[in-house]
Amino acid sequence: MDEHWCYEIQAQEPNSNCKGPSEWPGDCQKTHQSPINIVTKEAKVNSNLKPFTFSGYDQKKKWEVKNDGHSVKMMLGNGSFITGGDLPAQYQAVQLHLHWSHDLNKGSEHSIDGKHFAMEMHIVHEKGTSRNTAEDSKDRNAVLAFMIEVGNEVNEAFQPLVEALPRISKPSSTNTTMSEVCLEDMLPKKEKLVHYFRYLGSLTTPTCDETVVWTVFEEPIKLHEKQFLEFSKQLYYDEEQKLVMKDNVRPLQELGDRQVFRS
Ligand SMILES: Nc1nc(-c2ccc(Cl)c(S(N)(=O)=O)c2)cs1
Ligand SMILES: [Zn+2]
Repeated sequence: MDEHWCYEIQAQEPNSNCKGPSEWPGDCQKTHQSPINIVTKEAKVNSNLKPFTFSGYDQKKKWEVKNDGHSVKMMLGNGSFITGGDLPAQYQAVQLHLHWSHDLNKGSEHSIDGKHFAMEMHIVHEKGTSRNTAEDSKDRNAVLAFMIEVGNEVNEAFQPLVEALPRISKPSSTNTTMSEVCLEDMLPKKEKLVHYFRYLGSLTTPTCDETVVWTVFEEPIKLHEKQFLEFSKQLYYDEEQKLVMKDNVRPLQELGDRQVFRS
């Protein structure tokens, strides 16, 4: 059967029969890929990059969360959506997931002036109000990317997710429900969300469709070290729990002929 895609750390496992990043299928070998290193002084100020309007992000809900073998993923249904941010339409929030390492400086997928962060959180949105799956345009998806740093304060808004991790340690674990939390509380303060970078790229997982309008916020989220360590302690890539889930980070891709903008 065709080998499934995996991250480098998994491909290096003895007799792993999965495809690492250099062998990822689909559009993964094309030239408008993600993630990238953002060189802040080369980012062009674009005054159309207005603040976002977050709708439904303030609803306290018991989100369903799963280990999908690549990350931990909160399913957002379609009660939340964003407008503004120079997006051409309203985008429905679909899922939230994270990327991380064990090292504080190599867990983010994007880097800013060469700096990687401990984790990176992605909120994946789809254009429009219905699931117009037919569309394959360059801006079918909008991902909001947040860098995560480790600090010495517990981030209470992340406790429901951290406390759910032991219940979904294996990819086959049944989905679990988190205790109540609202997305808004998991993000940096709204007034900090006016500063962000913008470029056109791809999904950072196969099939790497080049359909994503990326927004990388400057203001990082802060988690306590204990919270951060839970991700690479509680979650596994595999059923046998041989390989803890960490370094689920795609290598940096070439910017090529693209321009990065900033608000
Ligand atoms: N764990 C998994 N993540 C995805 C996924 C789907 C859509 C997107 Cl846009 C992304 S990403 N990393 O580019 O935000 C990831 C599939 S499976
Ligand atoms: Zn992601």
